[in-house]
Amino acid sequence: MDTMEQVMIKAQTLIEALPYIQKFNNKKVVVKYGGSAMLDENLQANVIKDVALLKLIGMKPIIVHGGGKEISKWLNKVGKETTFVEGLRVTDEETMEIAEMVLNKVNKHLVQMVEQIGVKAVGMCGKDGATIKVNKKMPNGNDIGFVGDIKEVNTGLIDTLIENDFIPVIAPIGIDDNFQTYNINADDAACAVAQAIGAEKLAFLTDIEGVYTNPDDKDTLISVLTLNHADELINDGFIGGGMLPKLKNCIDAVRNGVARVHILDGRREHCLLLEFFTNRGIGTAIIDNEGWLENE
Ligand SMILES: Nc1ncnc2c1ncn2[C@@H]1O[C@H](COP(=O)(O)OP(=O)(O)O)[C@@H](O)[C@H]1O
Ligand SMILES: CC(=O)N[C@@H](CCC(=O)OP(=O)(O)O)C(=O)O
Repeated sequence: MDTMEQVMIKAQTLIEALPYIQKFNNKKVVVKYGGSAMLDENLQANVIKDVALLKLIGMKPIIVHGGGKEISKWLNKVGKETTFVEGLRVTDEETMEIAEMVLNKVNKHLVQMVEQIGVKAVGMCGKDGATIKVNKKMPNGNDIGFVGDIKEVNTGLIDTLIENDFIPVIAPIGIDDNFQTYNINADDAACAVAQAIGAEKLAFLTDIEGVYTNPDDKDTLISVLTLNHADELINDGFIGGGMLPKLKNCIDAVRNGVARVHILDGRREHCLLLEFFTNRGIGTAIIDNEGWLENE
């Protein structure tokens, strides 16, 4: 049993959360869940519990998930090579088929975990309700197959689910005008969904503490990053790998009205709760140049 001191600490934590619970009441928040943080069952359960809690205390969370590592695993099982161009998977017809199968499997697994907590969830992808319409993406003129560049998000289905008390769980698959299926980078999907539904907050759960000026030096973690500084870091080559599309998406989201955009370490237990409900905040917050930081 807890000591009196431990009980008081718990009470303090709840009191600290109060203003944030009020501020985000009824607000839409998008959680992008992907990367290595998805591979560990225990971490997955914690992330899902956190999202369920956001829902139960009055927010309207939406999960947009990835599953890149799981897709690579299954491509590997069938002996298929996988390559990336600028962080995007080169997607031929067979890769598309496998990616869709794997993402749907991941999708239903997440839905099941939410439902097991007693919260309602519905899994969908961008094809359902023609939610995510795409054109073919050609990074620097390169043909990388069925990779989608999002041109519009129709929010009807997502809104209907939210209004009916479900957590929408969205897989990053889209469709073009000819009903061809496309693979979409999950960060792109999360960013586009957050903008389209007018989310108050967008949190990317990833496999690193946040944005570093030098990822090999833990002391260079940036906790607050303005748009100007983010542009500078990108232009000066400080941002590489999968962080590049992620940070570009963060910039895009802030420029298009998502007030609070965060990159969080999904390997850290309950990182969402720490970010949402404590004065300290964690990870990297991306803010506009005049912006101020909620959690400070
Ligand atoms: N400056 C940087 N700060 C943080 N991470 C960086 C930076 N440059 C490159 N990275 C890499 O980006 C990775 C995160 O992107 P990614 O693996 O695509 O995440 P996810 O799979 O969660 O979408 C980190 O693990 C890190 O290796
Ligand atoms: C076009 C493209 O690259 N699509 C991604 C979709 C999954 C994803 O983005 O997953 P994470 O967020 O876990 O990396 C892929 O095939 O890996």
